[in-house]
Amino acid sequence: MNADGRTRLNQSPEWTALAKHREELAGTHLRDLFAADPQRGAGYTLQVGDLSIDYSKHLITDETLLLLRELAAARDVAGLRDAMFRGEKINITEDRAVLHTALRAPRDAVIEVDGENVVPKVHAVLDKMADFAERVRSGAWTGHTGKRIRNVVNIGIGGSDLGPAMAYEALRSYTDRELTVRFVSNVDGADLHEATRDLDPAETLFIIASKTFTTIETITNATSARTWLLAALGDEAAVAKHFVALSTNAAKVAEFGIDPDNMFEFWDWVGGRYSYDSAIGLSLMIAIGPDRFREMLDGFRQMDEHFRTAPPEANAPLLLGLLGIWYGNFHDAQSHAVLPYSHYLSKFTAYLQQLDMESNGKYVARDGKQVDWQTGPVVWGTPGTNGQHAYYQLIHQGTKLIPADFIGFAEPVAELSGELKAQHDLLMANFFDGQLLRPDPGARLRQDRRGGPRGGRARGTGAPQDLPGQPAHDHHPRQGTHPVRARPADRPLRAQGVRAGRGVGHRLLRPVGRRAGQGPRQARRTRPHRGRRGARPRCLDQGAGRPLPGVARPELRPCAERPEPGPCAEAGARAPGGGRWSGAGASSASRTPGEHERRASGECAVARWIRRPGEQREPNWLKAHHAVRAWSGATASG
Ligand SMILES: O=P(O)(O)OC[C@H]1O[C@H](O)[C@H](O)[C@@H](O)[C@@H]1O
Repeated sequence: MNADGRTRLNQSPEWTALAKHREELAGTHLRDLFAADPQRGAGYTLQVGDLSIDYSKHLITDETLLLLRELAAARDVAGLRDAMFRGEKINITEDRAVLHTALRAPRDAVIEVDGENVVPKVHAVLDKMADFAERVRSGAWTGHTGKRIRNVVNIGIGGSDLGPAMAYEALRSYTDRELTVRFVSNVDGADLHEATRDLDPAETLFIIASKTFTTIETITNATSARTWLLAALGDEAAVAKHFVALSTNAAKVAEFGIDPDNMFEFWDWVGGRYSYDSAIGLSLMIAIGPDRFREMLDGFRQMDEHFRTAPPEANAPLLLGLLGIWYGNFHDAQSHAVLPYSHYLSKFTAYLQQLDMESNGKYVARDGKQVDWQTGPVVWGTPGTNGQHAYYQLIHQGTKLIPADFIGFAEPVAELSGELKAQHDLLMANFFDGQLLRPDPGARLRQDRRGGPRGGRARGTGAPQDLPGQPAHDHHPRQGTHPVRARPADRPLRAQGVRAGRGVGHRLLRPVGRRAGQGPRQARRTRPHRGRRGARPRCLDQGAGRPLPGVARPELRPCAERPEPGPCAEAGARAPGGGRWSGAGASSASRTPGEHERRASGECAVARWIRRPGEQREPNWLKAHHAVRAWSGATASG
């Protein structure tokens, strides 16, 4: 019991009910959940703006969700959320408001901190940023020698680096390609060296980003940058044209030698990790232009409004945060994989690491007492499909339960054309496939033991066996988030969704998503093809769920359209992830003849995509078949 008379979180009746429910669910398989609820795929999907969030492949039932919402209600999460939006000082340790949401409030909004409406200040800084960004982009702002600025180097660390660096990368196709924009964070001099070695100091603008302006790495790099500049330009006055600061600390900025007129302000109620839509985003604004930046803020605002107003059962940040509690505390999940299927999101997971782990990395609760529950996971991951060739084996076949977010885009960026654009289908085939539930692995292994594929007539009868090395744990939760159009607001919207989720207590956000290809039909689809004589093999596109608007589906022709019967020619093709019909990405040793039959039956979107006409290759599945047989006790040659 707390001093205020409230029961501690993990002694509350709601927590106890969740623990009991978890015990009751033990042994329930995801496949069972799909089989039991024909509407699961459609029902466990949320649409927020352009985001489609599919959470159907979580280890949850309606009751789980109800109990989690009851926990949130009992702890007054909605009350805290509302207090946050109102500008109350919910950061009790620093006695501060937590008001990053004010950074994207409309001009006419009123949000007060200590009796002062902060919205006019926010827009004054945004306007000042826009004016400066336009002058740099147009060439009106020149360097000390009169040369146009062509290079922008942001020096900052933590929230003063990860956010703008991530967003710059995410929105690269919207940037002014004439500008070189770089981010320096590491106090290792190599970072600054590599960022500046090919730049002309007379054309280079340094943006020193630091909320406190006391961070040792940033101030050290900024000092070295000034030395580099002055060594070339030889005049102290050059600093005014080549250095600007983003900070809350005007005194320290002046002490460093930057003209206070060249400082873009933000406030102590903006947490560093939430700051890239404040002045900290200046490098991004210069890169993409003020209009795009404001469009990005619209995306943030849309998610803010959703979080503030959506009912609990349809509130994505709340839901996903609660799922984090579910896995961390009732499934003992230690980590959480964030797997963007977008090269442009290559820095997204690193950004989320700070957002989530710095937010939830606390061992003392609001009551001042040490917690004896889990507050947050280790967040990790890299973009697909790279991760498939590295660590998906552990996710899909290892012993650890790792909730995973799959993030994908319906369309490639407009800049891509020809073959590069077409590669998006392959990318998305991996994205979708990585989330699939697998057929009964026991059946596949039984098939294998009985001699492998027989022209599509697999024999997987008898009682399921839990054999070691089974291809995938279908009970490992996977989740997909899928913006249906790629435009600047999309990525920040997603980012904001994560932020909001991260804000729900010790709470996570687990998005995943795409409606198409999920639900009961998918559950049926993913069962192994039994090969009844004359039965048409199933294809991924048979009975797929509702397509999302604008989603270009990977090439998935109905089997009837397949010209060639029997084992598929693409079985030995260069499928990423060692084949493994894509997303699961495990090594070829785990690919069984049963899987090959899935390929043969037209379910292998990835292998299909990469097949070249007339290509004859040694079927990798055969090697896999031998490997699996060897592993399962049979002779490799048998
Ligand atoms: O922006 P600065 O004041 O330089 O701080 C940079 C970083 O410093 C610390 O690591 C804080 O924990 C981070 O939240 C912050 O983003």
